[in-house]
Amino acid sequence: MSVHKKAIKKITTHQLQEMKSRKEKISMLTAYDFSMAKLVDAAGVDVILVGDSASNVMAGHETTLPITLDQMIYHASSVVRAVQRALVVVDIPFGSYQGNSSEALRSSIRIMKESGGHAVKMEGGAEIKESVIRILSAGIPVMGHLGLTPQSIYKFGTYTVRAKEEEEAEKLIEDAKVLEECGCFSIVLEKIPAKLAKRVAETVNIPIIGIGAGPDVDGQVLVLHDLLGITTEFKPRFLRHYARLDSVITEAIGKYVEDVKSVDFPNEDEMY
Ligand SMILES: Nc1nc(=O)c2c([nH]1)NC[C@@H]1CN(c3ccc(C(=O)N[C@@H](CCC(=O)O)C(=O)O)cc3)CN21
Ligand SMILES: CC(C)C(=O)C(=O)O
Ligand SMILES: [Mg+2]
Repeated sequence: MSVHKKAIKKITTHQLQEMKSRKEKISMLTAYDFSMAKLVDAAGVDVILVGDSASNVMAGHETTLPITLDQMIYHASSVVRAVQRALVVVDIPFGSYQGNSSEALRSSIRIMKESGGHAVKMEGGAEIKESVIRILSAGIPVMGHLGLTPQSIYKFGTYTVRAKEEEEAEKLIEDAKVLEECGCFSIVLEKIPAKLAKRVAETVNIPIIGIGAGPDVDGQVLVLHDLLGITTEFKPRFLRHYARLDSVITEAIGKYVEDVKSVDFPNEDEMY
């Protein structure tokens, strides 16, 4: 390593496993661009997810389905350039892995090669088993995602809490076991009963990261813009606003507009 750069210990999938073993909770947050990723990394977040929620948050789409593999790679490469410490996980977008395991492997290799991300994430359980094994055999770490899986929204029709019925809960536990057996390093559980999430975290040995899954899991994930209070129209009960940046931003910009109109800006110090 260069003598000019201070060495920062990078987070690895193995460290996340150790964090579960010593019961240290894992913090995970999304980022989609260089400037925000720099702040998220500096704040000490362990895992940065380049989520396909970029489709909603960055592009303004209704669902995560429209975002493309090229667009995910663009977001991920921007994030990777900013990050010194966090593990960068990249969502494989809808339509670039469900076809077959070759398609899943090809998409994963493109993500790793073109963005420099450290791992990929896929939605689904037993049905993605072959793909997970294939991607892992190429040396690419895979994170799973069960419960509310937004890429399947049209199959379910609503964003209501998942696996409330015993049958669906048993299926989810089985899916988590399958993902662990085929080698996933971690699993995201989205919007399921806290009791069920606790059972999953106790059943499998890999770290379970929750969003709307209660406190008895190995870590938490949120969408950055939700936590910061930028996407204020989105307010599911699992979300906590740690800031209200929407008003901070519009008030700052409003002041700028005012100052331009009144020629208060620029002043003598702000010109040549
Ligand atoms: N801004 C943002 N934050 C997210 O957490 C997020 C996205 N976008 N896009 C992709 C998925 C979709 N996610 C979602 C979407 C909706 C709810 C939800 O609870 N919606 C309603 C309730 C709907 C219902 O009960 O039928 C709500 O209360 O806001 C939760 C997670 C999580 N992801
Ligand atoms: C909400 C998280 C888990 C996600 O998949 C995303 O941001 O796309
Ligand atoms: Mg996602």
